Amino acid sequence: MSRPKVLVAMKLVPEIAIDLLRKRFDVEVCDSILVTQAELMKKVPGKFAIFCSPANKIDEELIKTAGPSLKVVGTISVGYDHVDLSAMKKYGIRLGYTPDVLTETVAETTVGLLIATTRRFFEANHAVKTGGWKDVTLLWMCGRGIRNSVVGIVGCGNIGTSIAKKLKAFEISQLLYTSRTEKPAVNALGGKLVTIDELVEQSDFIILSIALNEDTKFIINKERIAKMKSHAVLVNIGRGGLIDQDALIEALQENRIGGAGLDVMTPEPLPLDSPLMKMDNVVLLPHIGSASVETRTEMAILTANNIIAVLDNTVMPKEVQF
Ligand SMILES: O=C(O)[C@H](O)CO
Repeated sequence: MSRPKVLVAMKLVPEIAIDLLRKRFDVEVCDSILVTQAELMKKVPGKFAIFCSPANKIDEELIKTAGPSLKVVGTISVGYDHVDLSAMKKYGIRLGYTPDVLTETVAETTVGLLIATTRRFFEANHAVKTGGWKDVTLLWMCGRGIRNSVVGIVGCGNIGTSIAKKLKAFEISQLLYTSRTEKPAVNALGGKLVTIDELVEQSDFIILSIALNEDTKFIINKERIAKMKSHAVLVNIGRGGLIDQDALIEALQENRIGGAGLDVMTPEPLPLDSPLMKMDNVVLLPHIGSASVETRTEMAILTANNIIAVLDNTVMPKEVQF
């Protein structure tokens, strides 16, 4: 009897997760990292499950192409803005994701990106490697410190709360946050719930750690960028779509804000001719928020177990309810 089929929409997934799947499924692993939508469309028919990432678009057309065998999508991410939930619901497909296991790693990346941006690490590193380290003045390569600053965290879920805890150790002067509800854990750190407009106006460092959806698309728009302090540094570890990127580029080009540290952008990968590529006050990372070996391995195992749970008709370890 033939076994149900899983499509793994990327290559080089940790073998431990592939082995888990192989015990129960026929597993087809794609042989590129950035699988095109056309390739995905070709491979999904007859599959029971798709193991995917935010680089893949799970829309109605893909779901229809997969056909009635498709029962579960397991995304190796906490974000699921790349999945059309109404189409999933319409065709009765369940969605697994990977919250919690990546919280600390993403928060670590955020703190690193914030420091690298405000203290100009990459600019300084480039100067050292290209002979720019000569005749330096006292204020050469100086940035702004985090101590005594106002930090604003947009979206205080698990990741935002962990970032707040870590930054507290830097002796910041004030912690602002936005959230649908008060967060006692963040309040206990001295955090203050404010509106997004208050946050962008008052913060020296603005950190986006919020999910992308209809309500949060372009939450950082031209008007809000105009309200930021002239030295404000914007850090985004959520999704590129949270920011009106053209407005950000304009503000950076005109030095209306201090800088930006972006782990996510639009599109991904960012084309080499993007103006962001040429800016000294911008640090760009290739969406590596959760990229520690331990965390990515845990995420892969969790994604496999989410998929297996559907085959077993048991509770999924981490299921998106919609
Ligand atoms: O959604 C996620 O999991 C983050 O973007 C990290 O990849």
